[in-house]
Amino acid sequence: MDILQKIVTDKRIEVTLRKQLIPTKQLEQSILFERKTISLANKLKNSTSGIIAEHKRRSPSKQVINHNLNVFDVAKGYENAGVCGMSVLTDGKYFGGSLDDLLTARASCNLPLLRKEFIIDTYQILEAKAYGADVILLIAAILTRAEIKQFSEFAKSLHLDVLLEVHNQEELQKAIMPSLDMLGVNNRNLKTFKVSLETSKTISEQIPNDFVKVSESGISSVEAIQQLQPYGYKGFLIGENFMKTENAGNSAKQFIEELKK
Ligand SMILES: O=C(O)c1ccccc1NCC(=O)[C@H](O)[C@H](O)COP(=O)(O)O
Repeated sequence: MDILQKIVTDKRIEVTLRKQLIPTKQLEQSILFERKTISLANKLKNSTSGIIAEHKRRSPSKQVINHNLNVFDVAKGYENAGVCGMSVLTDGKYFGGSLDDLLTARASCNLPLLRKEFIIDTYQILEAKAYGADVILLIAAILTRAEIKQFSEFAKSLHLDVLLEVHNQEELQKAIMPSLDMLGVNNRNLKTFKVSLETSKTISEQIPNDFVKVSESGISSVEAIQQLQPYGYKGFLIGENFMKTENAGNSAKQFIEELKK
């Protein structure tokens, strides 16, 4: 069983329990459910740097990254740094995140927020909206085409942007459909955990121009972004490179300043 299969097996149990704990109606009645969302795709289209900075305490590939940072400060710091959006990992077991992290980030900044989660049920999309997200992630490797269609159309009906993540051309061909806003190519091979920017470069020309292209994982230098931009990438999802430092916001600020030179 690979890591995604393991995560999904646990996620199915978790979602079943969460549904019993907080009924759908209660999510729909939350104050944030009425909030006007901000489009990350639009922000990326109009940005020169395109940084989506992530809050990530730990991960299956790196174990502990940083448990000493506080989400409130990280979100404020990222906003002050001038990032386009923030990604908040909400999985607890593998990444040490939570929906409370999303709520805290929402309370501390006005950035478009991506709920970084392993979505396998529409219930999690309602949670994303109720806890202040603007964007959801769908992972092609764990969903059928019919599920991608159902989940992305549901998200759009709630005015959420959809970022669809692929690891290879087969997943891309399976997933392309008009209800997606952004197509993300993950540079991390989830079998070996090795990262290679070549993945983004190879797949880029198969991505139709109607979608905002995002390169994800393993981006740790300004040079990496300068290599990816000619392939049409407008968004760059960066987690560990900022989160491993003492002040993630300041690290993002320095990174963006260097990128703009
Ligand atoms: O990061 C992992 O080890 C990982 C393992 C299994 C599934 C997903 C995983 N990461 C999620 C992400 O997509 C990354 O957190 C995100 O792209 C940022 O990556 P990085 O800049 O390399 O921290």
